[in-house]
Amino acid sequence: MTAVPELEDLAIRTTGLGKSFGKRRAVNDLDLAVPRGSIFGFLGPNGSGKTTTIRMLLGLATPDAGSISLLAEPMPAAAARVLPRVGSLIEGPAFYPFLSGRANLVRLDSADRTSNASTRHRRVDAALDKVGLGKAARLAVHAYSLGMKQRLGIAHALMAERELLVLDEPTNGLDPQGTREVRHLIRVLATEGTTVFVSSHLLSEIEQTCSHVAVMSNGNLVAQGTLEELRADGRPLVSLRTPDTGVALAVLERLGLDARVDPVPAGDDGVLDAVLGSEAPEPERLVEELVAAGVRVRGFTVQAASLEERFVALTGEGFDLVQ
Ligand SMILES: Nc1ncnc2c1ncn2[C@@H]1O[C@H](COP(=O)(O)OP(=O)(O)OP(=O)(O)O)[C@@H](O)[C@H]1O
Repeated sequence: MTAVPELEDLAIRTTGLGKSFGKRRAVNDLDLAVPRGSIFGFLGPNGSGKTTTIRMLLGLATPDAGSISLLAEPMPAAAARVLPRVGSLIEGPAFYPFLSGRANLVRLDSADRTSNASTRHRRVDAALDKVGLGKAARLAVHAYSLGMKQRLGIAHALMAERELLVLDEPTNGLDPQGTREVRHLIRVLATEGTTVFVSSHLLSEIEQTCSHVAVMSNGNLVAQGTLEELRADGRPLVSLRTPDTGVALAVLERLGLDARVDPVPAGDDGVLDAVLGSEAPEPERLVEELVAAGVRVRGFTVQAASLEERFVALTGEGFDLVQ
């Protein structure tokens, strides 16, 4: 069992966090624990409550239940002290297309009453360098690719030293090159010690970048841990090849397995797939029972579940797995 982390070791902690819109429970009883130094993927299909959670974390929406700690300080009570140490990119700031990337950042920073004007130009240049836009700093934003605009948005979030960066779907709508640029940037920021909390509806995104993951489905947290922990949690899958699919299905269901007939047959035989839950009998017993019931077993395999299968099982259908 993993030890319960101390509040000091967590960049974000929520306890029983919830919010409804009318009758819709957008976020329900959410307990998040985001370790400092992690790249934490917040994964879930569209509408599962990710943006609502992020807005509550940043004090942009009011929870109707639960509590939030950011960098070990209570939110929203300590917002004035905490938020300057947190960078965020939610919908992306609106940039003026005919101003350069640099001029846009200077403008946005000037509009921020908490920012220090005497260090402005130095901070803007440092942020542009960090996201790899140093050379394009003087180009008008309308000439930027989507990936460059997104990196400019992240540069805006990095105009002060940040301990935590919160990014809502930062690769949404980007082409593969833009996606790679943002992914690379996230990794670089994490190696410098910034905790990165990043939401996505794409498993591939989270799998390639993150050390930890939380999975949302319909406003509920359905899994949380390191990627390795989630992989290890997956139940093995059994696949049975037989001409006697009807009898086989009845036997597997009697033994407590949630089996289904694969729509793609293997030659003359049908194929049945089932998840081997923790309550299910050993695979050897399954074969014995099938044979005893007269099922002609022509193929039987047991396979560890992939992370993808695990997430589909957790979130149900309609989950975008790839871009
Ligand atoms: N301001 C609002 N008023 C009413 N309903 C809302 C509001 N904001 C979100 N919702 C509803 O709350 C639920 C969760 O939405 P949320 O935007 O948090 O999900 P999400 O996981 O971020 O999805 P997406 O990736 O599409 O933004 C949805 O059913 C959404 O329609």
